[in-house]
Amino acid sequence: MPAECVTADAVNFMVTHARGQLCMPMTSERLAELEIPMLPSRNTDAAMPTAFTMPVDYAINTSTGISAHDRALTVQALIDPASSPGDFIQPGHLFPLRYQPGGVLVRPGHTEAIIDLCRLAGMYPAGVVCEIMNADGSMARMPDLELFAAKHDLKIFSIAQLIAHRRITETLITRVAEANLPTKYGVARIIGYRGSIDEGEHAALVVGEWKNGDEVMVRVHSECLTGDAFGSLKCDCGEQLDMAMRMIFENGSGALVYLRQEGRGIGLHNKIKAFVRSTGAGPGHYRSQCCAGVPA
Ligand SMILES: O=C(CO)[C@H](O)[C@H](O)COP(=O)(O)O
Repeated sequence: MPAECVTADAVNFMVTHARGQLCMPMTSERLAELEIPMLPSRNTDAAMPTAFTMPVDYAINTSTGISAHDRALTVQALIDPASSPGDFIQPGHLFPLRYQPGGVLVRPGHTEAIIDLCRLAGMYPAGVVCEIMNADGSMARMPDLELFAAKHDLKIFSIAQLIAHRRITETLITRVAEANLPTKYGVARIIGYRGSIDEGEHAALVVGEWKNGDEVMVRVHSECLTGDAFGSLKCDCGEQLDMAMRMIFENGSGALVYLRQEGRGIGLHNKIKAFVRSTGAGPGHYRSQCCAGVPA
């Protein structure tokens, strides 16, 4: 639920019917303003740990901090621009969670989903989330959730749907610069793009022209410094890049999209570390990196 809609009745509904842990995703900027620190973490799921902060209670006109009235006041105060760090008791009973900039496109978690939804709705970027438990204490899964939603007149959607919506409706790159680029195959147009999520400097080489509806020859190439520039025999990236450019120029039109995500996103240094673990030459460096446990 968007934080700006939270009332004591809404908190009471969540703790009575959903019965999970009430948490409040917030931006890191707001957490910093209110001087709410992160909790230390240990033995968490390394791939996607929840970003728990110190739980807080609003200190004014509250008592235990746990009643629906008190927790609703805490939520409201956390988004009130007039609140200051001294207005909150640490530790308290409501867990703020820290949002990852870029939202579900960077981290597909509940924390990011609620704030992305608030932003899409033009609301303050903070919300309240609560897991749903069945009456017997087990966690509710989709068949249970469908019954729950029907009973309480709620809508269900998935984070995958939210990701798909954002990918369709948002422009995730900005065109920054372009020029003609003479290459050994001919003259292409090089266009530089800035990624709005990763801030990366990506590029496209464009040859010839086309119109809407035409089939266009396209190569999407992931940056590989070792293969593209140094002629590494650990992979065939350089050969693929070369072949793609030759084919596009022979075709007379097409585009090569060059993504600055070295080693499919693991970075140059991790790739070099993976080279130590993998032996010999030849393609398959991706498999050797992934199997070596390098985060990709
Ligand atoms: O532990 C939690 C709060 O009790 C949940 O994981 C919470 O919903 C945060 O989710 P995510 O890690 O997917 O952002």
